[in-house]
This record gives sequence, C-alpha cells and structure tokens, in this order.
Amino acid sequence: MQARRVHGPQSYASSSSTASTSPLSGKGPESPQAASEAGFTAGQLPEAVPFDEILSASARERHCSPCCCASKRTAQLVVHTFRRSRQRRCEWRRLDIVLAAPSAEVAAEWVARINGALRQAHQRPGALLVLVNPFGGARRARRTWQRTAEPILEAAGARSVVVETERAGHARELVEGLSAAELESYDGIVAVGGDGLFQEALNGLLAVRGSGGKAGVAAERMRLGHIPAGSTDAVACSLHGTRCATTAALHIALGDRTALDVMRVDTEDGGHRFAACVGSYGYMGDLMALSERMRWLGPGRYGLAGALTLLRGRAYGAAVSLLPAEPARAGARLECRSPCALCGACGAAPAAAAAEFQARSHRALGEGTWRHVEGRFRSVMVAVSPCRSDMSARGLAPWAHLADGRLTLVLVRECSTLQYLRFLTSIPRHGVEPGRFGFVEVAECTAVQIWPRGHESRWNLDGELLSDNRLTVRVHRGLVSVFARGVE
Ligand SMILES: Nc1ncnc2c1ncn2[C@@H]1O[C@H](COP(=O)(O)OP(=O)(O)OP(=O)(O)O)[C@@H](O)[C@H]1O
Repeated sequence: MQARRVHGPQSYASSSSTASTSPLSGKGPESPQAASEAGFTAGQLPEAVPFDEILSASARERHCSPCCCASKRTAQLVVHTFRRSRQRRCEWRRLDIVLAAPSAEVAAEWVARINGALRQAHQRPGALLVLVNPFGGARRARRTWQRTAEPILEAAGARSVVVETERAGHARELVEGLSAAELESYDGIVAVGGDGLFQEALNGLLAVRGSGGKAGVAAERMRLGHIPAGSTDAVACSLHGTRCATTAALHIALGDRTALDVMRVDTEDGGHRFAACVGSYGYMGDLMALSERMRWLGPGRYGLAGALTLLRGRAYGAAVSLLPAEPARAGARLECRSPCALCGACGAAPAAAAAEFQARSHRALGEGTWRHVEGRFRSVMVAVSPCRSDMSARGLAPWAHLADGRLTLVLVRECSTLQYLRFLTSIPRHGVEPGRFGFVEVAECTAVQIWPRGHESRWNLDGELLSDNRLTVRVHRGLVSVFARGVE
C-alpha cells in the first residue's frame, strides 16, 4: 500500500467512489458517535491520521439503527489510533475512528492492507516482557496493566509475557537471569510500577550487557519501557512529559525509540548501581528513610515524611568533588523537547554507547580539572534527567536532557527552615534554577564524588536507599534505549 495516510470520515463524507479508490464512507451512523466518545464534535474529527500513528485496523458489522432498516447489517472499518489532548499535546488518548464501508469484503480488504503495512514497521515491538509490581504506589499496577496498557498493546499486535514481581529485587533477578534465546525473543522489557521497579529492570539489563557473551549482545538491542503505576513515576514523566499510563503504553505500542543517559553510582564497598533519574542525600534521603517506615500509609506517606523532615532541619557535612561538563553551547539552555537537537545528536546508538560503557566501567574517571567544594548541606542532589513529576511539570532539573551526557549537581547549603521551604516550594514551578537562591549552587558535570563528613544521612537513588554513603557518580551518555520520543 503506497498511501501514507488514512483519511478520517470527513474526507470521505462527500465521496461516492468505488471500492478500488475510496471504498469507505464516513456517513455511517457510528461516525458522530465515535466523534463524541473521543471528545470531538462531528465537525472536529481529524481530517487525516498519519500512518505511523495507527495502532491497527479492524472490521465489524453492525445492525442499522431502528429508524433505518433494523434487519440490515452495515460493514464498518475501525481505525485504532490516538489523539493529543488539546491542553497538553504530550498527553495522548485512545481514539477509534469508525468508518462505514460498502461491504464486509471492502472493510476486510482495508484491514488486511493497513495491518499488513503496519507489520512492515520494524520498530514496533512484537513481543514484550512485562514486569508488574502489584505492591508499588497505590497498589494499582495490576489494574493499570489490565485495564489500560494491555488493551493498547494487544490492539497493536504486541505479544506480552507478564510476570508479577514477588519481592524487592525480583525484577532485577528475572532480567539478569534471561538467556540469550529469551532475550532474542523479546523486543523490550516494560516495568509497570514505579521508578524503583524501572531501576531494577535497568540494572538487570545492564548486568546482562556487562557480562558480555551472546546474552550481552542480545541485551544491547533491548528497549526499556515504563508504564507509570508507582508513587512518583519520574521516569515516565521525564520521558513523556506526563504521568499518563495510556500515553506510555501508546509510545511502547508505536515502537518509539530514544536514547537515555544513565548514571552509574559506585559505592566504596565495591558495589555499583545504575539510575535514570536522581540521587539525593540529606533532606530527600532522610525523607525516604522515614517514609519507608510509613509504607502502610500509601503514597500519602511522602507528604507527612516531608513535613517532619523539614521541621527537623538537619544539615550534613560533605566533601564534594566534581568534573565540570564542557560549557554549554550558546543557546543550549533549552528544555528537552521532541525532537531535541542535543539528545538527537546522541543518535540512539546503543552499540556505540555500549562500547563506551564497557570501556569506561573499567577505567579511571575521566580526565579534566576537578573542582572541590566542602561544607554543610541541607541537600545534595545529582540528576541525570529532568526528573519531571506531576508535581513539577518542568522537572527538578528543567535544563537537563534525556541524552546530553551531563549530570546536574545541586548543592543546597545549610540554611534556615524557612529558606529551605522557599526553595522546596519553588521547585514545582521553576525546578532548580541557577542563581534563584544564594544558598543553592547548580553545576553541570560529568562525574562527581561525595564523601560525608561527620554525622551521615542516607542516599536515596531513584526512590531506593543505598547502604553506603561514599559515592562516585558518572554519566553514560545514551546508554540505554527506551520506548519514548521525548516530550512533544
Ligand atoms: N511483590 C513485591 N513486594 C514488595 N516489594 C516489591 C515487590 N515487587 C517489587 N518490589 C519492590 O518495591 C519497590 C518499590 O516499587 P515501585 O518502584 O514499583 O513503587 P513505588 O516505590 O511506590 O514508586 P516510585 O518508585 O515511583 O516512588 C521496588 O524497588 C521493588 O524492589
């Protein structure tokens, strides 16, 4: 099929063509209904749907409405696609466009043509390993999967092997234990849960890649997806600009691919972990340690733990060494938006990134002039992505990108509780902006070492607490591929 677009009912409304040219008529009784279900009035139906935004097509037969001829059946072609929210383009809703066909044969022919052409789209996933954490967030991951994500992936013809995690660490074990043959049979791994679950899948995948061999090679082409069903879901928000499970599932179903920076965190005890969002010490570490003891409260525990931690007003001594990033190019202070020139330059090249990853993980930290800072801090944060959430649309680090090879280091020096509260309350609207507060320093770097001095807090890495506080963090540009295209 040559056509790259499938026209909506309006385009055909006045058409009386035959099956070989324009076989479908939008005059069917279902068209206005489909329009209103999707939130359009009849006159606002999309005039054209880009072919690569179609999930699939199906045919069906319906009885005519009673006012017409009740015994007569009409054939319909249903185009399964999505629409963008008028308020927020990055938020997508499912849309089924129903077109009346002159006969069941014509509808079936169009279904075969459309689905046949879609099968040629190699970026679309054929099979996925789906990890569901039934205990993450408000315990809605199973429902989110069954009601929202699974029907979308089914509509796109993706086969899913679903595993519910049974304990902390289970997702990582499952991914790490995949054989080369199993890895080859999947096109991606999807975490349905929070950032912690995504981090487990990420660490499992990178452990396989790091081990080399056939499995390591098979793991390199694997994409990761995050369907948000946790407490914060900063990964999904940073990738898509919204914490909407439908949107995340649609990006997976369409086979979107973009590269994602990952930070590697080495601890003094010899262990290491990878993370895709943020590591924080001080306020956020204390908050997480306290909220873990309140898990029975559900996501509401974060608010209570945050207030208590704020009132305690603790600051911690630390020595920080950082390797500054190359100065930003003129005009580079742009928020990461799809298509992003900075992230696009990374080229979503997993093979190249993997080679660099192998080399750098066994090498001393990069060359350059290190800068040293020592003092007492309310908070130290290292972000590798914008870290968006539904509380902070621009993200904690609004100028951070998905794949620009930079870390954003935030040092919040000891200050009064009121000053810290002002800093915290500015984040939802502005994120952490350089120069906004005199007691906050923001620096872009490629590596950072942090050594506590005196009384210690805990490191909170993408929502998980670390057992060792002496860290070295470095960024690996575009290390993994994810089912995303960035924020539209
Ligand atoms: N069946 C399970 N029982 C208990 N814990 C689990 C189970 N499955 C996974 N986990 C652990 O729960 C942790 C938190 O889960 P998850 O990240 O899905 O939700 P969350 O912490 O509520 O959300 P967020 O990370 O977005 O704040 C994961 O790191 C994982 O180790």
